Order: sequence, then structure tokens, then C-alpha cells
Amino acid sequence: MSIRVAIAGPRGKMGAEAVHTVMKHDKMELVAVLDYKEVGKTLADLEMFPASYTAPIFTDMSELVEATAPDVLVDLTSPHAVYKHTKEALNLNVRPVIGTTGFTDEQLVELSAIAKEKELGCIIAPNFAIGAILMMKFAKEAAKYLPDVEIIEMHHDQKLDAPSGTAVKTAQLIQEVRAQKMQGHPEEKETLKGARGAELDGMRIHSVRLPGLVAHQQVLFGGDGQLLTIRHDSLNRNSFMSGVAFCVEEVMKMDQLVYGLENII
Ligand SMILES: NC(=O)C1=CN([C@@H]2O[C@H](COP(=O)(O)OP(=O)(O)OC[C@H]3O[C@@H](n4cnc5c(N)ncnc54)[C@H](OP(=O)(O)O)[C@@H]3O)[C@@H](O)[C@H]2O)C=CC1
Ligand SMILES: O=C(O)C1=N[C@H](C(=O)O)C[C@H](O)C1
Repeated sequence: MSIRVAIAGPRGKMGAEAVHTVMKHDKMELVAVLDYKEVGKTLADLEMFPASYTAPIFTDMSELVEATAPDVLVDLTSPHAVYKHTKEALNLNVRPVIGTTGFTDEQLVELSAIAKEKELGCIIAPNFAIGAILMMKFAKEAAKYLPDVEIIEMHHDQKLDAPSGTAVKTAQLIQEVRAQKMQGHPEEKETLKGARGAELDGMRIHSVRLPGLVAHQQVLFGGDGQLLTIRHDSLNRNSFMSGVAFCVEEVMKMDQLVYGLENII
């Protein structure tokens, strides 16, 4: 039997790729999409999709669920909308697969409690690309031996959140194995605010935004007379799609919230 999938954010860079991925998948059916404004009755009304894409467009999650009964909601929208969408989906017994970044720690705790109470699978994946997951795993391993680390994430200039969800997740994974440490000179002073980047538990995170970039990250480790750099590059958004399809299948077997694909691959 096919997995019934709804996608929030179908006109976006990631959402449109996800629409094609689900449409091509032989074990999935795209039953609906969620937008926040009236853009047509079905995807076929949008120039960007072929006439054979007949999934209806909804602007209200409850109506979408009542009319099309999805098993899974894939959210690729905006940091402003994603918490509300995830909570609504869980409360309507739909399993969320969330690629959108920008959750607060408190929101993650609350959503985790709802998923646990409802015994519903929910995946929040700051990065769906397998190479990025490996980059984070390798960085966590390296930090055990080289605790001086700085993260440089580089993205296209349309990105709304900084630092990226991947950079935050990388720092959190490193935090699990690294004793807290303030890096740099104890008396260093920024003569230009922000020069040393954001700070998470003493680690510095630097965000670069430029046209031409897609999604890239370097994790830099410094030791006595040596440097280690772990780098990942997503060169197109197709790099995320096998991860999206994997999560849609995986979330159907789960009964709790998982934050980060490193926990399930
Ligand atoms: N986990 C991962 O591997 C990846 C995650 N991402 C994340 O995915 C998210 C989307 O990225 P991207 O596709 O590049 O962004 P885009 O801006 O290209 O797409 C977002 C889409 O969501 C729409 N949208 C905004 N608010 C709502 C809402 N309330 N309901 C429904 N749709 C809405 C936007 O419409 P409009 O333009 O009209 O406002 C737009 O079509 C970001 O948070 C990004 O960080 C991105 C790449 C990989
Ligand atoms: O906005 C993006 O493009 C991306 N967002 C995610 C993030 O914030 O980490 C994943 C990837 O880096 C692309």
C-alpha cells in the first residue's frame, strides 16, 4: 500500500523538488499540498508543474487532513511557519517529516512530548543529505581529540535563518563529547561587532550568505601544529531528496520524535 504524503511549501526550492520526488516514488502518493495563500485549486494550475500533477492545494491543515487523510506531512516552508505546522500535524495524527530549520530548544521539547503522548513518529532533520550527516558524525568524533573548533556554514543569500540548522546541530553533537571551553584569547575584544561569529558553548559559528552558493559547511579543528578540516557541499537540492524519501518511509515505523538523521541511519 502507498504512503499518503502531503507537502507544505510546494512552490519553494525544496518543496518543488520534494513534489517531484514523491510523484516519482512507487511507494508514495502525493495526496495534497499546503500553501499559505490561494495559488490555484491543484498543482496543475501552477506553471511550474505538469498537468498530470493533480494534488489539491489547501491553505488550512485541518481541511487538508479531513479531505485527503495523509499519513505523512513533509514540511519545507519557513522558520516562521514550521512549529505551527508540526504541532497541527501531530494533533491531527499525521506524522511530520520536517526539513525546515529554525526551531527553538523549547519547541523541540514540546513537540517531542506531543509525539510521545500520541505515540506518533516525527522526524525533524536539519539536513537530509547523507554527506552532511557523515560530516556531522565525523566532526563529533574529531572533537573528542581536537576540542578547538570553529564552524563556517555557507548558503545562498535567500536563506532566512542564521546560523543554519546544520551548523547548530553540528555544534550540539560536538557539545555532547567536548568539555565546555571558551576559545580564542581570554581577553580578545571585537572591534567590529560580530567579528568572532555566534557562540555556542564556546564554539564559534560563522555564517556566509552569497548568491551562487547552495549549502556548504566546513568544520575546522585546530591542534598543536596541525589543522583538520571536514567539509561538505550540497551542489544542488537533489542531494537532499533520497533523505526525504528515506524519512517518509522511516517515520511510518516510528512512535516518537527524532531530531537529526544521525539517530536513525
Ligand atoms: N533539511 C534539509 O536538508 C534542508 C532544509 N532546508 C530548509 O527548508 C526550508 C525551505 O527552504 P527553501 O525551499 O530553500 O525555501 P523557499 O523560500 O524556496 O521555499 C519556501 C516555500 O514555503 C512557502 N511558505 C512560506 N510560508 C508558508 C506557510 N505558512 N505555509 C505554506 N508554505 C509557506 C514559501 O512561499 P512564498 O515564497 O510565497 O513566501 C515558499 O514557496 C528552509 O527552512 C531551509 O532551511 C533547505 C534545504 C535542505
Ligand atoms: O536553507 C537551506 O538551503 C538549507 N537549510 C538547512 C540548514 O539550515 O541547515 C539544510 C541545508 O544546509 C540547506
